[in-house]
Amino acid sequence: MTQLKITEVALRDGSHAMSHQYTVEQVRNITKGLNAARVPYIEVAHGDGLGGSTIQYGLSKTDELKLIEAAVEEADFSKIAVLLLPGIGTIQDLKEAHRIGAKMVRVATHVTEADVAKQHLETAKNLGMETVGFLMMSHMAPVDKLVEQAKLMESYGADTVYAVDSAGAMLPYEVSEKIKALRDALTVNIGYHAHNNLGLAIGNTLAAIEHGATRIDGSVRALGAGAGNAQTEVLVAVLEKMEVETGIDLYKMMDLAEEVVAPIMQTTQEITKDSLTLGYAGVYSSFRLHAERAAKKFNIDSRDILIELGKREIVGGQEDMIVDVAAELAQKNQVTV
Ligand SMILES: C[C@H](O)CC(=O)C(=O)O
Ligand SMILES: [Mn+2]
Repeated sequence: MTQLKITEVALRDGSHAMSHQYTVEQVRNITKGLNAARVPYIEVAHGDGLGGSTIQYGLSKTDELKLIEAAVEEADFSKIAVLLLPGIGTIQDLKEAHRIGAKMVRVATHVTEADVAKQHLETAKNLGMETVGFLMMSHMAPVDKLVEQAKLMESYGADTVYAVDSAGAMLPYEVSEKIKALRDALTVNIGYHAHNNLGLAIGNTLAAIEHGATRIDGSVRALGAGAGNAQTEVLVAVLEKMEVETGIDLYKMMDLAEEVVAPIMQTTQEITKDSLTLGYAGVYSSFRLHAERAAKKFNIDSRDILIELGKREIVGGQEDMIVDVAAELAQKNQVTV
């Protein structure tokens, strides 16, 4: 069996949960711990990838290139990865990240829009980087559509194609079906990225592994958007019990989670009513904090905003719609009072 490789995403997906306020010192400390635990890949960037620091997505406290540089300096075993969403990050951003030491890029698109990744994947390949096609909101596409889009990613040079459960909305049978179809149709590695909004991140990840995924994402202490991702140290422990080799030192991961990551988290990671609603309604996990802020501003229930966003099938890149929907709901409430 191909060795399972875990990518740690707390320094990128966790950026959403940290309101993009990571400091160089925090990134250094977390990278040091992950590197010591021998995590193969560590993703570092703004939550919405390279170039994500904007009013629309949330301004970063620290220039992400400084964070990536710091991670590269601390990691002599782990490879540093970056995320790039075409339209947010540019080819120039990709070249800069490569220049300062990023070894892998994950080019992320909505699950039906793989074609926009072509140029970025080809450029990364020419730079000698490892490449991943990252199909977000995979719960929204039927199996045949997902396979079609994954094949496009493969044809552009992706070494791995991920089914990304951005909303934490997928059920185990759905993960099994989709990963199996991808495994049957593609020759490259298959990956899976979970969010724990329905409490299924570890279970779904195990289903993905059972059906052929060999690249898996986790976030230490579940520091990711919404209710977080598959919690890395938990996943490592479960896989050890199943005698699946990850190469990661369990005690070092546990210590890192407890001593370094937990103390800097803005809130304890748990499945709150809003993160549960994300999974229930099929909404992008990074919308949670945006919806909570809009709910406060318009004095409405954040769950109503999230349910409406789900109904309208609003996807990443349409963050401006969150405030629009909140304003509409507030106006409707006033009319009916
Ligand atoms: C830009 C998103 O946060 C990428 C991701 O982690 C997901 O879709 O999930
Ligand atoms: Mn995510």
